[in-house]
Amino acid sequence: MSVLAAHGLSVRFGAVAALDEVDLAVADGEFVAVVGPSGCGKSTLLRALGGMLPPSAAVSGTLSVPTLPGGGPATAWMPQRDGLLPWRRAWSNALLGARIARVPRPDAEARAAELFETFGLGGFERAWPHELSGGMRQRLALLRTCLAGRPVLLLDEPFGALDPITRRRMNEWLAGVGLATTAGTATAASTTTGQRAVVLVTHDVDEALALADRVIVLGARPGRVVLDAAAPSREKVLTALEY
Ligand SMILES: Nc1ncnc2c1ncn2[C@@H]1O[C@H](COP(=O)(O)OP(=O)(O)OP(=O)(O)O)[C@@H](O)[C@H]1O
Repeated sequence: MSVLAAHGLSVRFGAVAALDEVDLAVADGEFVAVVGPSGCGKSTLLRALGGMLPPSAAVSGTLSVPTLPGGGPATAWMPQRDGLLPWRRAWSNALLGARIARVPRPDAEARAAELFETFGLGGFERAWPHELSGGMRQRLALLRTCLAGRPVLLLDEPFGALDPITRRRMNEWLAGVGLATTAGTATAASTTTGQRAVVLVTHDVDEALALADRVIVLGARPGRVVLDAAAPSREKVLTALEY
């Protein structure tokens, strides 16, 4: 069953066509990676799925994005930059998404206490963002996204700002203890399997192959789907990227 779908989705910004007739369906609990050359519309696709396009965008096609029983969006979006508030300590930054999503505070705090350990941030609850390493900041931003209690995570280059070594470490960490584990015990909204669906935008083919169940390749702008495959080979993805 799909939790998120786009059919014939096209997006324009004035004279610029960012997406052209994109079809995409994300199943319950599925981890989908979207790769493509710079400027092909990956972030635009993620924003469209999260209902975060600016009013200037002209959109056609259909989007099916779930809402929570209470009416809010079922998606949590993590932008390219970590977006941590410098004047809030790590703990307070982490709880921000949950507060906006109106997750009851005791539930959010209990979950945060678990996730600080899982995300390797235990002991840093009172640290200021500037006291954290780049990898820790990104983990904190991801933790905040997870705490929002939404069943669909939209992650835009979550590790893009990191150096290659830290980035590889983050990927190993994410593959090992990451979203499937943490999502399985989510306290708020969940999909029917109790697992979160994830859409990850990345430039990095190896990251996509390591983490995702399915890889979608967008061709150069205007972005359209040139490959949509479960566990494709690296060669297949690279060939599609040359398309
Ligand atoms: N708010 C906006 N106003 C005008 N044009 C925009 C806006 N957002 C995106 N675009 C344009 O849409 C196209 C696709 O941009 P988008 O950021 O989605 O690409 P991307 O694949 O995510 O790029 P990158 O990999 O470099 O982050 C680009 O030409 C960009 O300039």
